[in-house]
Amino acid sequence: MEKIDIKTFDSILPLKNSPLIHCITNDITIETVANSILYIGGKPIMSGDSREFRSLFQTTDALFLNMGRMSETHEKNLKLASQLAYQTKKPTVVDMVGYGITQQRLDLGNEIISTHPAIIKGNSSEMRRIVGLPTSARGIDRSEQDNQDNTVFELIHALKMVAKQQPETVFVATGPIDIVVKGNQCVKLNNGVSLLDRFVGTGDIVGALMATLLGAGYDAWTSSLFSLSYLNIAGEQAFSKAKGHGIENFRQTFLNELSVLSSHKDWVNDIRPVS
Ligand SMILES: Nc1ncnc2c1ncn2[C@@H]1O[C@H](COP(=O)(O)OP(=O)(O)OP(=O)(O)O)[C@@H](O)[C@H]1O
Ligand SMILES: Cc1ncsc1CCO
Ligand SMILES: [Mg+2]
Repeated sequence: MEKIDIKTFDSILPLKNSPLIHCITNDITIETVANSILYIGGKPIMSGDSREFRSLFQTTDALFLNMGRMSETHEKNLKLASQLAYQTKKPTVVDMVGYGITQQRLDLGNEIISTHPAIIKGNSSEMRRIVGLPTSARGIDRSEQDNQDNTVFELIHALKMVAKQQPETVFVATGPIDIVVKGNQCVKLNNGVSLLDRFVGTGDIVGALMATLLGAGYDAWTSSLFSLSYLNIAGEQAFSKAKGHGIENFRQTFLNELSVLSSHKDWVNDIRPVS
């Protein structure tokens, strides 16, 4: 397992340059995703109108693509934007929501992967499908069986094989343990609380945070590790403040924590990599 240089993480926020992040995402969590980008100092622009993509690409710093809620238009938009990103070298995160649960999501996901985004992320079930491992997941959520010790080990091994073919891409598989792989490097992170999985959008938010860090000029490896750690420790803080007050209360406290956690520089001491 690789060491992570967490010493540098406490100086990343607030971001100095307000990166502009173009998000083509789902309309279930779109507002939360936009606000999360703002909370860490980025500027979101949500656009699903392909007529303006070319001119938006002139001014944006990074792109966030989320397969989320499928439609013919969304599929066309994601294909066009990923092609444009490839041509213009726009730093891109793709969230493979529901990859492989239908033929449409499988084909779309594969087409986006072929444009070599900087970060390909999904929950452990989605990432198992990407690397050709079996999973019983049916919808957009992880299957519980995909988070056992032996399945984590199996997924890391398979991700490294795929990452060898695409060495410039960072692959992220989320769950109780988050896995980050680039080439032969791998880090496992063990922060977070199970309440983060009791409402929709945590996966979408962490992808948007990654895109914001990419837009601010950080590399894909740092952007991934930072975003996972920051989101999960915000979740831990929220848990200690709002547990037992209902899931919606927890969700709001968690979003608040996203906006304030960075002012407590010692939050980085809570990062828990596992070997
Ligand atoms: N049981 C858990 N324990 C610790 N952390 C968790 C847990 N569940 C989710 N998380 C954290 O929440 C974030 C999102 O992970 P998850 O695998 O739930 O994504 P997702 O399925 O794409 O989410 P969503 O579909 O709700 O947007 C990750 O950073 C992960 O570490
Ligand atoms: C519930 C749901 N369905 C498609 S996307 C989404 C939100 C989480 O990504
Ligand atoms: Mg989830």
